[in-house]
Amino acid sequence: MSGELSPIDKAKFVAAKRAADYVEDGMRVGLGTGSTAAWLVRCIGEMVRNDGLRIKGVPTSTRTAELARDVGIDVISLDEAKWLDLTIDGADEFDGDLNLIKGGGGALLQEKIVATASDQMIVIADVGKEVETLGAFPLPVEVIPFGWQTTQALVEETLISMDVLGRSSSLRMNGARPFVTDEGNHILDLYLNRIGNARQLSLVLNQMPGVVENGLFIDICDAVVIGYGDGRVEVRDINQGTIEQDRLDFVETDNLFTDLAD
Ligand SMILES: O=C(CO)[C@H](O)[C@H](O)COP(=O)(O)O
Repeated sequence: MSGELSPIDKAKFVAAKRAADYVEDGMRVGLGTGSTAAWLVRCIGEMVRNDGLRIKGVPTSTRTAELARDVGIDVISLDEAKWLDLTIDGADEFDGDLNLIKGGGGALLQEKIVATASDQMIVIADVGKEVETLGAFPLPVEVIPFGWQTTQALVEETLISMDVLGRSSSLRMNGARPFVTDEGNHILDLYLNRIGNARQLSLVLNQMPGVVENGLFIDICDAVVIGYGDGRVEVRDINQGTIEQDRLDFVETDNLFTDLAD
């Protein structure tokens, strides 16, 4: 990759680069999915190749598994790992309590299973992902293909009765066909605008027949590493609030970014 990096790419990169410092030798690490998580995987790959870091990586999607292997990370399944020291993943939104919306990349099911099976979950995100109240980003809900339209009708009806449905919901598409997750399911995107009680909504959605999982991550994230377009990073911890504000050396990181992206 050459030429000018967009501020958002720089923000994602510095968040990923800082979060890679949390990865220690011997750890079993959950590897997230998405463009920010892809930077993390590349940064960890660099540490494996250049510094001799030895970790086992548990990817949250086939895309991440492929990238992790490409950059030299030893990939194992969650069942082989059983429990993880740390998971680092991106998010579509995070709020002040570090609750999240995830699933923009369609990997929410594996992401939630992996994050929940970890001692610690760290989110990496550009500052644009921070919101006061979750819900502006359409909430992804993974549903089984059988009877998906009936499930959608049930979901919409329930949301209307709870007074949370904004516009409607739509089946996520991949060109002319429904998007299919790694687990062979479909995704409904719910347009809610503002989720008053995310915990309650998550529980209600997961009780519906046909719903496999939803993209609300409640009480799962321990810390967020927030990246800014000018190279600043902020680490916000669930218990202690902001614990670090720093600026990554952009001369160094710019080179690394360019090297990694090539
Ligand atoms: O939940 C996800 C994938 O299912 C991603 O973490 C989320 O969509 C953020 O992606 P990006 O880092 O590309 O903005």
